[in-house]
Amino acid sequence: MHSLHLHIIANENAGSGNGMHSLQQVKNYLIEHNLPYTIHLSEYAGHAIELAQTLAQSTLKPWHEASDVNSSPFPLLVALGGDGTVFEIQNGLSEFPLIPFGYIPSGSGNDFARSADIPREPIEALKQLLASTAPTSIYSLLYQENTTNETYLISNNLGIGLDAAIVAKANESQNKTTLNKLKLGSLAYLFSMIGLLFKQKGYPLTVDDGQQQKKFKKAFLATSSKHPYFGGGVKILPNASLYEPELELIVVEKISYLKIASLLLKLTKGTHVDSPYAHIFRSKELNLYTETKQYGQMNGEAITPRPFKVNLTSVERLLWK
Ligand SMILES: Nc1ncnc2c1ncn2[C@@H]1O[C@H](COP(=O)(O)OP(=O)(O)OP(=O)(O)O)[C@@H](O)[C@H]1O
Repeated sequence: MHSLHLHIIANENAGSGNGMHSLQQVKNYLIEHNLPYTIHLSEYAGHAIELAQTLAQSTLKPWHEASDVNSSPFPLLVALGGDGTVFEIQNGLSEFPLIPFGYIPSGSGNDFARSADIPREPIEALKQLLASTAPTSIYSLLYQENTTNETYLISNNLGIGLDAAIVAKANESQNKTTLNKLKLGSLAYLFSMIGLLFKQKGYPLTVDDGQQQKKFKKAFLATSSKHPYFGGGVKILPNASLYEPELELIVVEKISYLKIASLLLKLTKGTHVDSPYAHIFRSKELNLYTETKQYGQMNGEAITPRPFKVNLTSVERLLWK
């Protein structure tokens, strides 16, 4: 079994300050067990991308270069924070697909942890990570925006339409901080959703899976993911899996408020996938085109409204869990 040297990139602000508490717990455990570690604090939005990239260029190693049992410990990158921190770490490692990363969840939604079967209690996640002997292959969503030539690795989901408008509003909302303190973070989405349900208009959307094209005159929500969870534990794509290369997309058309209410009720039971108003696509590649400017969200962060010309594929990465 290899020994590890943990390089922890931590967002102390994650989960409205939960990150700081988790980091302290993790440090206490590592000191108590005499395990080597280095802390790299994320000091501003986007910093974890730079930290991961710099570490990949200087210190980290691809797993296949791990040397024998008795030599120096394997330098393992570990993200400590919320889903946004996982996103930044993955994008920092975008040019280094063979370097594994671990994760200690400390955010509010923690959807990536749910999907990867990582305990949401930090010390439990740390213990699981320390007990692991090799990385696991996962597939992440590769998002290429053809209008702007931008490319991102998305650890959670990409959305156009209602969910994106909700994210934009929930991120602005003061409610989120207050609700997070009460451990009700996902309610921020619900509160915002109620108002926005009435405001969001249907928009023309074309989905192309490389084999056939489907056109929606009035799409309302289009969300793509490599795993089931959304908005803090809502199983929006129950059959999506991090361990399979296929990605999934759900498109909901603009329907009456009564039908939306019934669809939302079904969502809580997971039976929305059988509704004629929810269209689920599963493919190794998906292209989405909107003719009009729409809100977008990438991993819970708002994308400036634009007409989208999106290519989605999945890429293999190594998760240490
Ligand atoms: N020191 C910092 N100060 C302010 N923002 C930061 C800092 N470090 C990271 N960030 C930004 O905070 C965003 C949110 O962080 P993160 O996802 O870790 O926590 P969260 O939002 O509470 O959790 P979740 O995404 O699970 O709800 C990240 O996308 C990152 O860009």
